[in-house]
Amino acid sequence: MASTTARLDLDGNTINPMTICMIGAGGFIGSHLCEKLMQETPHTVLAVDVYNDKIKHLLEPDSLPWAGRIQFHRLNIKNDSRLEGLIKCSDLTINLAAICTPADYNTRPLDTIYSNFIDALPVLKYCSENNKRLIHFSTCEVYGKTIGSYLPKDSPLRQDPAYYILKEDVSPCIFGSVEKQRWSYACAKQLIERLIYAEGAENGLEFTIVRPFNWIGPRMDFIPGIDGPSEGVPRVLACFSNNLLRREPLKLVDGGESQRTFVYIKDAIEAVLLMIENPGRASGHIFNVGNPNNEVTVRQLAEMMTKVYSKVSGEDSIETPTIDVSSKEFYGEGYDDSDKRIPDMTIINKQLGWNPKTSLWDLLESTLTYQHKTYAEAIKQAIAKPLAN
Ligand SMILES: NC(=O)c1ccc[n+]([C@@H]2O[C@H](COP(=O)([O-])OP(=O)(O)OC[C@H]3O[C@@H](n4cnc5c(N)ncnc54)[C@H](O)[C@@H]3O)[C@@H](O)[C@H]2O)c1
Ligand SMILES: O=c1ccn([C@@H]2O[C@H](COP(=O)(O)OP(=O)(O)O[C@H]3OC[C@](O)(CO)[C@H]3O)[C@@H](O)[C@H]2O)c(=O)[nH]1
Repeated sequence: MASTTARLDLDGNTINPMTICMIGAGGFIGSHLCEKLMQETPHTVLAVDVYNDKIKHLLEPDSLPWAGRIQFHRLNIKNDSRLEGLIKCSDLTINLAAICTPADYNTRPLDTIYSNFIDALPVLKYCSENNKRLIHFSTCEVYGKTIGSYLPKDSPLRQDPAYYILKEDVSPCIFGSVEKQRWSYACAKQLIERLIYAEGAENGLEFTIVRPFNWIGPRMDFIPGIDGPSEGVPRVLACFSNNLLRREPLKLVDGGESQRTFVYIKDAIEAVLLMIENPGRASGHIFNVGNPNNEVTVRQLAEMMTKVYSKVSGEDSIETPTIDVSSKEFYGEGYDDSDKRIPDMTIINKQLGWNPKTSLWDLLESTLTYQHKTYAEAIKQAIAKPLAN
């Protein structure tokens, strides 16, 4: 429950309760942010989304300690005139709404570009016109590929951090050709970042841009055939969880050689709360939010998840735990990939003093415990059903 003692910001000033219009509040990050704001702060959330399944536990029953501080508004920001009113009556808008699953970028590029660029335009306009603060969720994917990936495989420069560490104010954005529609998302996110930055520079918009680096944890995406479409392809955590739950080999795209750094959602949410409550330190900045210490190849991630799942479920792993698939087979034409993503943490450290805490093993242990508890029984029943029929 929110404490009754005054909350202080990083400079020792009292934090006054605020009203936050959170767009995309019903998604993975939104659900954790709503939970944090309800449990630990006195702020009010106007939660906007087309779905609310992931925040149902915060909305009902009326006897919850934070009842009255969270209101759900079911609306599609593409075409709903209520949006401006909600932004106007809030102190801060946080925009999380997006299509952000790689399987969509090359197969639904129009929806992807509309969702990540066009649909964000009214949010930006209303914030700018009404002098409202905006925290906008972009992505680490705006960096695209590393400079090092264009060097010869045996070049010693590939080992030099200058060629792969991703810095907000220095690194270029390197995308593949237009035919590689994978980059439709990154490109749309980059353009909305540039527009927000320009609104700040020319019209004084108070903004913060967040670039999440693979935040993972409970409630991420869906398990195909259980709480999402059977043919749907979620992000890697849910793909691998689904394979483990069904006792199928984990599919390694193009050999699983790409590298990622994974951060625990609960660590990352701490960073967002610091941004919310320290506007003087967060405004005008673009922040990488990730865990540079949790780097693995996708193959290593698959191996670690297999071990952790075996531990938390008490089941032995299957004989062939992984199989290789081509990206064309898995994602279709036009897929491409980021080779390596290590965030530079200088800016977020200096401005907000934030550091991630949770190791990859520990975050997988708590996340896979959740996946097992939430889905194992439903998967068992789904597998048994066709046999019973
Ligand atoms: N999770 C990560 O690691 C990660 C990494 C990089 C960037 N991001 C960015 O963070 C944001 C949130 O990501 P997430 O992982 O929570 O994704 P998510 O898909 O779980 O959440 C997005 C939410 O936005 C809602 N939404 C989409 N379009 C909408 C519309 N037109 N009107 C109303 N609601 C709409 C969806 O229903 C969904 O609940 C996205 O902008 C994403 O690009 C996330
Ligand atoms: O079954 C699978 C699924 C995926 N892969 C490979 O894993 C890598 C990571 O994939 P994923 O988490 O789905 O997505 P990305 O990291 O590539 O992109 C996301 O990063 C941030 C965000 O902006 C929002 O979350 C999004 O774009 C990748 O190499 C896949 O090919 C696999 O091998 N097997």
